[in-house]
Amino acid sequence: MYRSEDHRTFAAPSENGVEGPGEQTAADVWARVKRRLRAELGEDIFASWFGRLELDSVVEGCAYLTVPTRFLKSWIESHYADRVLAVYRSETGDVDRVSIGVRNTLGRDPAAGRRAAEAPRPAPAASMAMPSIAGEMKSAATAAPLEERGENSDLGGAPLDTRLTFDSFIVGRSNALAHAAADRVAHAQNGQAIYNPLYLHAGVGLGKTHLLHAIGHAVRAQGRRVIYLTADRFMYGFVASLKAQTSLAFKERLRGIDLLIIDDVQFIQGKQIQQEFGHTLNALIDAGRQIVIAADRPPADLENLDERVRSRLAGGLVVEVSALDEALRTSILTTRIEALKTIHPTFDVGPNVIAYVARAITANGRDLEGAVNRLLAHATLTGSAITLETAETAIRDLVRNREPKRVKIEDIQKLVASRYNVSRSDILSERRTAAVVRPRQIAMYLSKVLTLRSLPEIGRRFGGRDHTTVLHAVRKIEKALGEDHALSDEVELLKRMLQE
Ligand SMILES: Nc1ncnc2c1ncn2[C@@H]1O[C@H](COP(=O)(O)OP(=O)(O)OP(=O)(O)O)[C@@H](O)[C@H]1O
Repeated sequence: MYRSEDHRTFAAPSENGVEGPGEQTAADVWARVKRRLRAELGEDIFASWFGRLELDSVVEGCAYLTVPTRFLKSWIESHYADRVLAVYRSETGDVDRVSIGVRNTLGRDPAAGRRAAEAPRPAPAASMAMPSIAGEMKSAATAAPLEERGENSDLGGAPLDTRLTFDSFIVGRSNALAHAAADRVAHAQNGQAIYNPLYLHAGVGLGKTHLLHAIGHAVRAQGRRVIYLTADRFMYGFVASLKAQTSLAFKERLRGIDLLIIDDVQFIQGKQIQQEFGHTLNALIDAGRQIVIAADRPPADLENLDERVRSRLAGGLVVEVSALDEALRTSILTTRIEALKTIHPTFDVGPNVIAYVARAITANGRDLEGAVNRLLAHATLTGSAITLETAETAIRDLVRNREPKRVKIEDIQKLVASRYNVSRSDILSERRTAAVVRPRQIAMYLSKVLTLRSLPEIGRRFGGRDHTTVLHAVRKIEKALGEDHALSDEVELLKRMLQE
């Protein structure tokens, strides 16, 4: 759950607190802030700490940022708060404070952002110390819904999200191996440990957590004991048990389970905790208990982790989930939209819009989900059908950092040819059949609007035609676009595909 009281605000000295609306949107500024942080801190640090930092809203000079875990929040607050604020202030006069909160990741509730914006704002606090471990344990336990507690929360385990199952996981080229390995581990004969540990790694939002939860559900359904922990919960659990001097230490209790799942293992910090983590791994593996780990990088790149732990992690099966390819993105979108249609029967998204979203949102599954939620919000609020144009507006803030690409005439000819099922040489030829003339004119039109080439130059590239022929084609298509919606959608889609 989003906890507004957890927000701590870092205020800048007031003389620079210039207010006032800027031309650019808050999302544009935020994209620039992230780019600068990445450039200043380097890819590694950025990915570890800022990859999942998101802008919720900017209200009255305060940028409300969110992260998925309390651990990340504490870490950024204690190590990077000043830096984030400084970069922000150098990019805009609209922000003079930054506040970091924990967003709801398990609930994946599209209304969370809005609730966050509506939540009462806390007063600025001076202290940036790490919250107390005891406090963390308490709130971690109270955060879990009652029915989800039990064995899991005794050990500080996190609940499994009921939506993240094998059934709802879509398999494609980029995740087939990870899926196959997860499936084998989850359905091993007699619960025998295989590939121990199974180590999945991938960039943000590519489905690691989804696979971990799917394994957890499947194993639990076989009546076996499963603990799912994020790295921060592992650390808090361990430290809390030390503090409380419980007779049965945390690691001893962990050893009584059948499957231990640890997510985001790159966040395991601290020498003693790492040692303990290593002991726990060894004890469980030696006892034949299955371990499944996920991280944002391969074991060899976990620089802060003890060498022996690293090699133990690398000693099972290490599988990467690579970026979601376009076909997979299309299937994920289609499946989500179909699922939503059962609840909202009027929600209709045409294949051209799905194709556009699948091309525009390349980053990760979470953004795909965000895009579908925005389309749904748009459809239900306006009651109108979703066109390419409305889709573009609805998902604009998710289409990140796209530098306009230089488009080549040759690429235009190839794409248009394949789209209309003719060959590129047909387009360059003298043939005048309708099946070739229209695509040729579209390709000329696109060459005019997407490149800086002159009409004579375009004519030369289209089989040595005169510039008046190109001009005629451009005018003809421009006129047709105003009259023919299907053509206008089609040309819009081609433009986007070329600029991708
Ligand atoms: N192959 C897939 N099929 C269905 N949904 C997917 C798939 N891959 C990712 N998703 C969805 O994308 C969203 C993000 O995935 P997930 O939370 O598993 O990412 P992650 O790799 O754990 O990222 P992070 O490192 O940020 O935690 C989830 O809603 C998930 O259900």
